[in-house]
Amino acid sequence: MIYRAISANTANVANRELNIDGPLVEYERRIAAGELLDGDACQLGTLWELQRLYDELVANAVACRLDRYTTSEKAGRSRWLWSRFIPQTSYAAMKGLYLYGGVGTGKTMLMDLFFNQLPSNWRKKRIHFHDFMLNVHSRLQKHKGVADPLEVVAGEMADESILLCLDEFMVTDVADALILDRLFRHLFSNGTILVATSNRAPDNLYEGGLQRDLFLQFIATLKERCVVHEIGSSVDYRKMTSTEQGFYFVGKHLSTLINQKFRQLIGEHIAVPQEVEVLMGRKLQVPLGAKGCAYFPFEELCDRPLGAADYFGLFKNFHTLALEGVPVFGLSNKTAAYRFVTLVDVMYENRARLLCSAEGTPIELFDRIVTIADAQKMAPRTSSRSMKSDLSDICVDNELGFAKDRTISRLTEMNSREYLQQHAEMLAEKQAAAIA
Ligand SMILES: Nc1ncnc2c1ncn2[C@@H]1O[C@H](COP(=O)(O)OP(=O)(O)OP(=O)(O)O)[C@@H](O)[C@H]1O
Repeated sequence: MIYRAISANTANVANRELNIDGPLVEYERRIAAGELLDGDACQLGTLWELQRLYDELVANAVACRLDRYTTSEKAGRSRWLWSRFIPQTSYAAMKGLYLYGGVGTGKTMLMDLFFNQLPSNWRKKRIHFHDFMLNVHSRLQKHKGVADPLEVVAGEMADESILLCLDEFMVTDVADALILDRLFRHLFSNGTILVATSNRAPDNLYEGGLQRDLFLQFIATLKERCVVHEIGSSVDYRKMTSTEQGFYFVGKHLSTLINQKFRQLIGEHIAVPQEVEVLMGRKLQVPLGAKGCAYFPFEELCDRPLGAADYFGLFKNFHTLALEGVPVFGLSNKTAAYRFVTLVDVMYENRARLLCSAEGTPIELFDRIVTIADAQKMAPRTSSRSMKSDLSDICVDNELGFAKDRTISRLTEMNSREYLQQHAEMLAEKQAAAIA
């Protein structure tokens, strides 16, 4: 495999010696061990970008302060203050990597493989984008009243990690859109090296969003500070690895069935209403919970003003969600669709288990959510009277229209034997850590 990769990248090889460590070799090892399928050429092309960055980071670890803390940081002095006395010119040289492309093509898997190959004692962090933004807002709250809180927040974050790996970069919120440019300018000037995965090319981020003109500077900054690489594959590895397991039930009025399945999961335990703490002291009411399993009717979790913070809080306390009555989405319940997409992202990130009843298969749930381009293709058909009634609830929304592919792909994987095995392993690891 590596030889295949080498021949496809002879120019790279001619320019540098092949590092025997790093993501390429680990990828090869996992294929040989049967842990991964022999990936397509697009995965290899992406691996080469990650290997290039890996080599560069290893060679420049000291200059970038990746492998150690400065004396000021060890002593707990403010890096913001200290940075005024340390020349920072070397930081600007190293570019990060922005990987984008279709769902299930392996972006997260490859980024994680890269991240895990770097020494564990380095100043590195891997975090989901939702979690990252929640963290930023929570820190901003803490520094309210300071002249430039974003500068302080960026300084704190850069103290903790120089290499920042962000999974699922997406911007749907105007509040996030308006602070990203200043936040990342401060982070980059503090030496942060960004690696990100996304379904969207930089130029398509926050497309159609409110006050998007103010966001354009961030896109320029991102392109300046990251090599932008499209994975370019159309292989959805989730479809290749999934064997269905029976945690997703299609139909209306399935509350008795979901209730029964929930009771089976909690065994002899008694489910009672619970309250969990989420970010910034907020509380979330769980209608029924026991043995790490929570039970929610869809409306109570996705048709109320809840968001990523509440969902992260929920899955800190519960590993399984029984969700009853996921509807087909359209214009009339577009906000609930956005929340459901976020819920699935947070669950997937936490390897949580989903038992649910829904009005349709994952694809059917999102049939009426379309991008502007999809809508234009459909337009001529709407002249037919019979089609008009079918399309009355069509929701044209670019952000949701792209995000739905990820959600469909993830819902399918979350009902697979492989995913449920990972869920069980995650639980076993947590239990072992709690005992130790
Ligand atoms: N070469 C491979 N062999 C086996 N499984 C793979 C391979 N590449 C990816 N996968 C698996 O396919 C699933 C999807 O991969 P991953 O989450 O990395 O895709 P993604 O591009 O980040 O998707 P999304 O855009 O939806 O977040 C994961 O379970 C991953 O482990």
